[in-house]
Amino acid sequence: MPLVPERIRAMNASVKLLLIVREPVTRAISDYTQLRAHASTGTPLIPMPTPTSSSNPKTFEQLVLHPNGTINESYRPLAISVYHNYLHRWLECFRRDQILVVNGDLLIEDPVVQIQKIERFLGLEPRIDSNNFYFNETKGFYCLRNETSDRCLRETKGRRHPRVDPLVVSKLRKYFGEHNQKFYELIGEDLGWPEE
Ligand SMILES: Nc1ncnc2c1ncn2[C@@H]1O[C@H](COP(=O)(O)OS(=O)(=O)O)[C@@H](OP(=O)(O)O)[C@H]1O
Repeated sequence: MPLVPERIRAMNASVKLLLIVREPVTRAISDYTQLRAHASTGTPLIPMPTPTSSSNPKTFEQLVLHPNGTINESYRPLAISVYHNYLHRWLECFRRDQILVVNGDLLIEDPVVQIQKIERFLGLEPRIDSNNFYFNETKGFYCLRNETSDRCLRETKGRRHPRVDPLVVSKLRKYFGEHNQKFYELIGEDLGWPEE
């Protein structure tokens, strides 16, 4: 949405923003998994760009590559992973120090550290520590815990991803290499995402 940064600045020019990003190929697979789950229940999140049938959905590989093997850059889950295309518009409206880039992969691995960074960024009194989380073996993710209850994110968060052909993953990582460098330049930080 091109006008969103301007509209948010008009609402509050000193707002603090959180940008949660994940390694782009994993994010695209996650997005595909989510779209496929919604298609199979008949509740698409957005109109599906290609005809799909829940009994015979296209594979990730079929959607990200053209039949001649080139990358289908207009496939939305890939296009959304080209983060610099979106971030530059936000940086035209907000100072860099108004945006905290949160590494979504580290948020999964060790939520406490990332949430403590967010607390500091927002200037909040530190409240979160390792007592607020436990690793749920069944879910395969950290879940919240307080004195009275435990709470995991819904089953729609943390779905099992399909196996993707490693050659396709490698091709996509090479494709994203240049885009990731542009993103690192914008944020002034190298997130170390693999280029193979
Ligand atoms: N603690 C915990 N439990 C479950 N899931 C977790 C957790 N922390 C991060 N994640 C990751 O959040 C991913 C879904 O978030 P999204 O931003 O894609 O959600 S949204 O649908 O856009 O609202 C989701 O992506 P998928 O794994 O692809 O389902 C998770 O990996």
